[in-house]
Amino acid sequence: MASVPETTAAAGTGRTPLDTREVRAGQNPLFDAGEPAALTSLQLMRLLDTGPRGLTEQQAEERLVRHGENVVPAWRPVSWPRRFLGSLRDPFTTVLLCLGLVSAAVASWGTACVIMVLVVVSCVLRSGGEHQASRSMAALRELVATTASVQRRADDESSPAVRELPVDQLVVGDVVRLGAGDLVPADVRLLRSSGLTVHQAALTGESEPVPKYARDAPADGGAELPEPPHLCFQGSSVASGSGTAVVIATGADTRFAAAYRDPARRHTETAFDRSVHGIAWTLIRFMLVTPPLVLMANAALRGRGLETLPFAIAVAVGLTPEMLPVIVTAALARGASALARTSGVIVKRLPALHDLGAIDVLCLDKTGTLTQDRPVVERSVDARGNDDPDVLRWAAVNSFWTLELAELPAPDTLDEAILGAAGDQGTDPAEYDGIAALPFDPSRRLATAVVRRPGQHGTHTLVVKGATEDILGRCGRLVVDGAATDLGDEERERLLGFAAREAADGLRLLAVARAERPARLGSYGHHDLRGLTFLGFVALRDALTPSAGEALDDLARRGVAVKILTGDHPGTAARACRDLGLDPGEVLTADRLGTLTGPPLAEAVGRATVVARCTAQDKARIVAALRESGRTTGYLGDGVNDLPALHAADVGICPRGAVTVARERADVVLAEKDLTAIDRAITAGRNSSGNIAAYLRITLSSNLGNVIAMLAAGLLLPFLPMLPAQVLVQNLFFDAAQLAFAFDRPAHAALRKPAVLRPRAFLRYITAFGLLNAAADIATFAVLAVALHTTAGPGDPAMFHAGWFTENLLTQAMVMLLLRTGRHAAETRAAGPVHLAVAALAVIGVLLPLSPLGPTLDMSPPPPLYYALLAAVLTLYGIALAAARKRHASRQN
Ligand SMILES: Nc1ncnc2c1ncn2[C@@H]1O[C@H](COP(=O)(O)OP(=O)(O)OP(=O)(O)O)[C@@H](O)[C@H]1O
Repeated sequence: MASVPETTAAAGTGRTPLDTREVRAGQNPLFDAGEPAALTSLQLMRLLDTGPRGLTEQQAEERLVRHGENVVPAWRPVSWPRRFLGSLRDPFTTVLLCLGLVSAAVASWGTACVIMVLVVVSCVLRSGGEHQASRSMAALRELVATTASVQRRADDESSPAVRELPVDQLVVGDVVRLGAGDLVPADVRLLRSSGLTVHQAALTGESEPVPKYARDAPADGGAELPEPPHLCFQGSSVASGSGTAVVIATGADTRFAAAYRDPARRHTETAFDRSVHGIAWTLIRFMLVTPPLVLMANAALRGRGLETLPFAIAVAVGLTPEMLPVIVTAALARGASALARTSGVIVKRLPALHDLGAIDVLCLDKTGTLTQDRPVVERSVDARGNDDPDVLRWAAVNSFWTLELAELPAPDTLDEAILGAAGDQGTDPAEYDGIAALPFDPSRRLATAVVRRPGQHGTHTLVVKGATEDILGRCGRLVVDGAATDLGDEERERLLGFAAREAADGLRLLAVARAERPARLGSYGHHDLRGLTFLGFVALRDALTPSAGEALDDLARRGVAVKILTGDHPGTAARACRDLGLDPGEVLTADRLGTLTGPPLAEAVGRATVVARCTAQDKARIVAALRESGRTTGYLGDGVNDLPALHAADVGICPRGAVTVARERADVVLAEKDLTAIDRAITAGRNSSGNIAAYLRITLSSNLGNVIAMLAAGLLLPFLPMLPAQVLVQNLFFDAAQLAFAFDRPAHAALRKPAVLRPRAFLRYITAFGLLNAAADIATFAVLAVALHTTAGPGDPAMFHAGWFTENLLTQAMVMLLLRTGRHAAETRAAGPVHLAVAALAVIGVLLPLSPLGPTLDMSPPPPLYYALLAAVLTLYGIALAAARKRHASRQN
C-alpha cells in the first residue's frame, strides 16, 4: 500500500508537493529521503497535506480508496488455492510425494496412483479444514479487533473530534492520540507528548521501554539518530505517558511490514511446535530409512532385487500418519469454536488451544484476578499514622493533574478512587494550576504532577505519589505535626515497617510526597524527583474476587501450579492469597531475585507462590525462566506492565477489557478476567490435545506393528506378505476411520493432568504397543499357515493376503477401541464417533476380501477354520492389550 496522498480536495490544485517526486510502487518516498525525521513538524504536515486538526472524513476516505487499508500484507487472509499449495509443503506430504515419484520412476503405476490419491485427499481435507478454521478464527478475532483514537473533522469548517476507528482504516496524514497500553497503529511522527515511553521489542528486540518525545527537527538535531526520538513505529506499544502524532506510513510501507518480510523474525517455537513437530520429525527419519532397509534385507536374505521397491515404499507409506495435520486442525478448530460459544473465550491462534491444555504453571497478576480492581480509599494518614485529610488532598491533586494533562489519559482505578474520596471530603484539585505531569510509570512505580498553588507564582510544587519504597527512596525530609524535619534511617525503617503491617492487613498503600521548586519554563523529568518531603499514606482496600478461591482449587486439582507476579507490596499479595485459601509459602520480591536467570531463577520461583514488586521485565524474566526449565507456562495479565510476560509465555491470556496492546498480543482473550474461564479453557485444551495424542498413539503403534510384521513376513515367506496396493488401501481405510478422533470426547481422567506429548515417552509407548501388535500379526501368520495347510496349501498368496488384510483391520479396530482415552460406553449414552468408525472398519475388514472387490485386489476368501482360529488370536490380543494399557496407566500415576 502506498503511504503518500497524491491529491486532496483541500489542495485545490489537485496536486500535492509529493506529486513532483518519483513515487515507486510499494515504497515510501518519505523514508527513501529519510525525511520524516529531518523535516520540521510544519513542513512534514504540509508535505502530507494535513494539519494539527487532522483530516476531513472525505480526505480520509479518498486516501483509503487510493492506497488501501492499513494492514501488514503478511496478515491478509490466505486464499483457498494458496492454502492447498501451502499444504503440499507439509513434511509428511513431501515424503509421500517423493515416494510417489520413486514408484513412478520404477513404473509401479498402481502404487504411484494410490500414493497420489492419498496426497490429494489429505491436502484437500487439510486445506479445507484450515480454511474453515481460519475463517472462524478471523470472525472470532473481529470480536477483539484493535482500534485507534483518531482526530478527524466532518468537513473543512467543523472542529476536530476524536473517535475510535478500526486500525485498518487509518491513512497517512491522520492525527492520532496515543495512551498507555495502546498499540502504535502505524508509523507516526509525534506532535506533542507527555512522559511517553514505548516498548519496541517487536522491532528492535530491546526489552526496556524507550523514551519518545516531540522535537522540531532539524534545528534541534535528533533526526540523524538511528531511532529518532520523535518517530514511533507500528508494532511498538505505549508503555507509559501519552502523545499526539501524525501518521506518516501505513500498511506495507511501515518499518514493521519490512521487518515482517524477514522470515527469520517470525519464528518462535511454542509448546505445540516442540511436541508435535518433534514427533513428526522422528517419524520422517524412520520413514526415510525404511525403504533402503527393506531392500537390503530382502536382497541379503531372499536374493530379491529392485522388484521389492514398490513394496518397500508401501511399507514406508504405511508408517505415515498422513491425517495428522487434518486431525490436529479439526480437533483444535472444533475446541476453539465450542469454547467461544460456551464461555466467550477467544483463542486467536489455533495451536494455543493445545498449549492451554499443556500448561502446568500459570502466572497471574493480582489486581483484577484475585482482587476485584475496585479499590476504595479506607483512610489517609500522616507519617505518625494519624488520620490526615491533607494527604488525601495532595494525592487527589496528583491524580487530577496527571490525568488532566495527559494527551490520552489511561484509566486508572486507584486515581479514580482517590478523586472520588477527595470529592467526598470537599477537595477541589482544580484550585491549583497544572503545569506539567509525569504520568504513572510502572517501572518506577510513581506518578508526578507539577502544579502552581494559588497566589504562589514564583514557585512550582511537585506532588508525587507511588509505592512506599520508591517514594521514601526519594525523600530527604518528612512532615510531622505540621513541621518538616530531616528523614533519618531509623524513621525510614519505621515507615517501611508501618507500610508492611498495613499491607499484611490487605491494604494497598500509596505514599505521598511533595517538593517546592522555583518556577521555570523547561520541562520536568525523573531527575527532578529528589529531596522530596514525605507527607503520609493513602490506604485503599480492594475486595477479593468471590470466585477466585474455588478457581484456584480447581487449577491445583488439574495439576496447574499458580504463581502471583505482582507490582504490589508482598504483604498485600500474600494476604490476598491467604484469604483465598492459597498458601503463599515463601514470599519473594523481584529485587531479592537479583540478576538470576534461567534454571536458578526457575528453581527459586518454583518454591514460591508470590513474587512481589515485579516490573514488566521481571515478570517476563520469570516466565522465560520457567519455560526454559521445561514448564509449559501460561500468563494472565491485562496491563502495560504485563506485556513482555504475555509475549514470553507459551500462552498469553488477557481479558477483553485489557489494554489494547495486551489484547493484540495475547493468544487467548477471555470475556472477563475470571480464573474460572481459564479453568474451562484449560479443559478444552486438554480435550483437543487428548484427542490428538490418542490419534497419534493409536495410529503409530499400529502402523509400527504392521511394518515390523511385514518386514518379518517378507523375509519368512516365499512371496510378498501384502501387495503394495493392498498395503495402501488398508492404510486409506484406517486413516479415514482415524478422523473420528477429531470428534471424540476424552474421558474425565484424561483431563486431570496437563496434556503434554513428550517425544521420548511417546516413542517408548508406540514401540511397546507396536511390538504387541506385531506379535499378534506373527501369531496370525502361524494360524494362516495351519488353516491354509489343511485346505489350499500354505503357498496360496491370495488367501494369505485376504487373511492378513482382515486381521489387520480387526486389530486396528481393537486398538482404536482399547487405547483411546475417550469416554467409555458407561460415560456416554450414545455411541460416539469412534465407536461408529471402529464398527465400520471391522465390517470392511471382514467383508471386503469376501466381496467382488476382493479379486480386484488379488484376494480370495480363506477357509472358515481360519476365522475360528483368528477369533482366538484376537481374544488373546485384546486381553494382552488391556493388561498392557492398565500397566501403562498405573506407571503414569
Ligand atoms: N496511578 C498510580 N499512581 C501512583 N502510584 C501507583 C499508581 N498505580 C499503582 N501505583 C503504585 O505502583 C505499584 C505497582 O503498580 P502496578 O500497576 O505495577 O501493580 P499492581 O496493579 O499493584 O499489581 P498487579 O501487577 O498485580 O496488577 C502499586 O503497588 C502502587 O504502589
